[in-house]
Amino acid sequence: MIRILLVEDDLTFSLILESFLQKQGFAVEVCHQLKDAEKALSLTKFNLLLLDYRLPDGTGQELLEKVRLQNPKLPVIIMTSFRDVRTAVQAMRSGAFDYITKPVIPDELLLVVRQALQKKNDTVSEAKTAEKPAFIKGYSPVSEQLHRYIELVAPTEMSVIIQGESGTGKENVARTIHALSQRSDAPFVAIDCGALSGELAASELFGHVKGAFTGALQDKKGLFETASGGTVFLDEVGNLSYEIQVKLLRALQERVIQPVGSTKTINVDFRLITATNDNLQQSVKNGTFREDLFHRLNEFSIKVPALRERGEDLQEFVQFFIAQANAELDRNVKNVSPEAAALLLHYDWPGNLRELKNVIKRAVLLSPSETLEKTALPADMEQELQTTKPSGPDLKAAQEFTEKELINKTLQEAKFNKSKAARLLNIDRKTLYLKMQKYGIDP
Ligand SMILES: Nc1ncnc2c1ncn2[C@@H]1O[C@H](COP(=O)(O)OP(=O)(O)OP(=O)(O)O)[C@@H](O)[C@H]1O
Repeated sequence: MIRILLVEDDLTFSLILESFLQKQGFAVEVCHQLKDAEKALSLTKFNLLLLDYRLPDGTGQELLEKVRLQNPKLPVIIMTSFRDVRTAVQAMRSGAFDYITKPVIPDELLLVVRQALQKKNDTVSEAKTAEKPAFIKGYSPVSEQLHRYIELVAPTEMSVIIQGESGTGKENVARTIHALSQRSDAPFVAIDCGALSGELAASELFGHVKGAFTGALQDKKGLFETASGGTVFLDEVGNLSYEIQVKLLRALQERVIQPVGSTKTINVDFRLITATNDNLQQSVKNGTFREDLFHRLNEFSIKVPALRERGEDLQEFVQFFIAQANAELDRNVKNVSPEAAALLLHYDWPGNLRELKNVIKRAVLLSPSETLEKTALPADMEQELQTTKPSGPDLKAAQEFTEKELINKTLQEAKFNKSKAARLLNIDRKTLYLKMQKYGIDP
């Protein structure tokens, strides 16, 4: 039976969740404080941790950090209020699997829980192999520049460092580079260095031999060997310890690795892509990141723009995530109401694409009709908007967003008869075609 540890200080809410999860067939243990949760974790083997962010004796982040050291494979879902999304995003960097915003919708929770249980091995041990990434490019100037750089560097053997805020799509960029490279037939293996503690990191990256440490019951291949001929992607590379940095530098310079506990070296063939949302140059200055390694990693650097800098792309991402959520949740959302669209457009998306994807998924889940209404968006979003600086898309982008929505809607009404749609929109056919081309609307 699958065991879930639920850490939540709100008694009523924890009771509701407990009984809901039990009805779904999970065994649930509930703790209301961090210290009790730590104890429970030391006594019982759980399959999933469902963790409230704010607790009476500390934050979920503190527990998360301990879990990462003691039980790095345990998937963790953070439950947070919408206002704490920024912190939840921070938590993702410490290796939480996902976050879910309160008030928790049972169906959404179930979905995230099932996904977390499915993917639980991905972060550390099981190397992720290349799946064809489902993604869109965007047509804002920053996106076009991003894709120019990707296409430029992909066919080379250069090490690439990808910088960008959390959730901007850095891993997606890494996968795209791999897919466009000459190594595309070989594996793409990714690891989140934020989820690796000292000893585990060496063994995951470079492998170990039987008996190298307690629990090393057999030889294990590291990531660099698994990638053989392919691409290694190290996410959150700034988190690697100094000792691992030395080993990584050697792997890059000499193309050899030494598994933990072995006296032999092994030749390896890989291309390295790394990602960070830290300022690594600052870490070099502070002495926590080796300068020689930084230069090796930084043969080419790519900055992935924050969602709020991608202006007109937002509309495209919204449509894409709606289509994804429709397929996943068996819904049929086709349009976004103008009020909901305006809110989506003006919010500044601190958690970037990941946050947008989550908000859309939840909204689609809550939308029984074909239109996604404002009421399906998090209630705090509007309030949050008033308190955050509107550094987001400009007026032109706002107008374009509405224009594209209107064209899409009218085309649907006119059953894709362009002459009729143009008449309804009070523009000529040629202008309609040009606008459809501009917004990437299929003719
Ligand atoms: N171009 C894209 N089109 C569609 N979806 C995307 C795109 N880029 C990223 N995503 C989606 O957004 C989410 C976040 O992307 P990803 O994990 O690549 O971000 P990240 O920057 O690597 O995150 P982190 O900083 O936490 O490591 C994922 O669910 C991913 O599928």
